[in-house]
Amino acid sequence: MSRSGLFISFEGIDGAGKSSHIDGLAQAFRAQGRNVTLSREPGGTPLAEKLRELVLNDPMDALTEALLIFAARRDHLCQVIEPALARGDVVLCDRFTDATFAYQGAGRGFDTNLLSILERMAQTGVAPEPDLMREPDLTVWFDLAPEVAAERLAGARVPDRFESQPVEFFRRVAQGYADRAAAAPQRFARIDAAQDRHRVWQQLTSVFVRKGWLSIMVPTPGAVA
Ligand SMILES: Nc1ncnc2c1ncn2[C@@H]1O[C@H](COP(=O)(O)OP(=O)(O)O)[C@@H](O)[C@H]1O
Ligand SMILES: Cc1cn([C@H]2C[C@H](O)[C@@H](COP(=O)(O)OP(=O)(O)O)O2)c(=O)[nH]c1=O
Repeated sequence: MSRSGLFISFEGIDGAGKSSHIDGLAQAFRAQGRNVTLSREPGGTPLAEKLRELVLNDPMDALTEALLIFAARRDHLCQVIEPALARGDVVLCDRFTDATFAYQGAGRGFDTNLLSILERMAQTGVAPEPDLMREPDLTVWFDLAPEVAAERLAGARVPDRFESQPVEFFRRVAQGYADRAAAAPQRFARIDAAQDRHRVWQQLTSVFVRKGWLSIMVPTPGAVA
């Protein structure tokens, strides 16, 4: 029997701990016989990765930034996400459109009505159902205070254009995520990302077990038996 694809996005401010857990989740799904497509935004295709480099490094006005992000997203949907869902894969995507509402909308103050229009244009007409606006089936939101995220990131890596923003910027971004989660509570699962890695992993996997997408609790990656 063919299985339906699952589209799962991971969100949160920089340093919230998303990337630390996505590979482990991919392993858990693979161990249970699922094909997994791992991807990220901005990026995920050769064209979208070129756009990512521009967006993360080159100064530009807010509309240009939003248009490039949605152009990258449409290419990613057409080339990678939709074909993977059609094959029945689990698509694990490090960030998607909620990041645009949080960073460009709440963080940079870009008009969210315009973002909604771009969202509809970029994400419709790619799924088999012509009127469907493709969205994640589940969005895992790593919720962490900006001050804690900043401490975790200090010295961890060279900051990009967004990571070098002051803590007030990340307060707005965090509020942007909270607003998106409140507007679509059935799609969002909030993870308390202030916990230690083991507890974050337990909370994360329990979300998937409750949904029936993973059948057993999976051990923390790297844990000694
Ligand atoms: N639960 C945690 N507790 C403490 N530090 C963490 C935790 N999760 C991740 N980190 C560390 O915080 C930093 C940011 O984590 P990362 O997974 O890269 O975040 P993101 O992908 O959300 O930006 C890394 O140095 C990582 O090792
Ligand atoms: C997807 C997306 C990301 N971003 C930003 C958030 C991050 O600062 C940056 C790249 O995200 P990310 O891949 O999470 O960076 P890293 O792996 O270095 O943590 O792009 C936006 O501003 N808008 C968007 O729509």
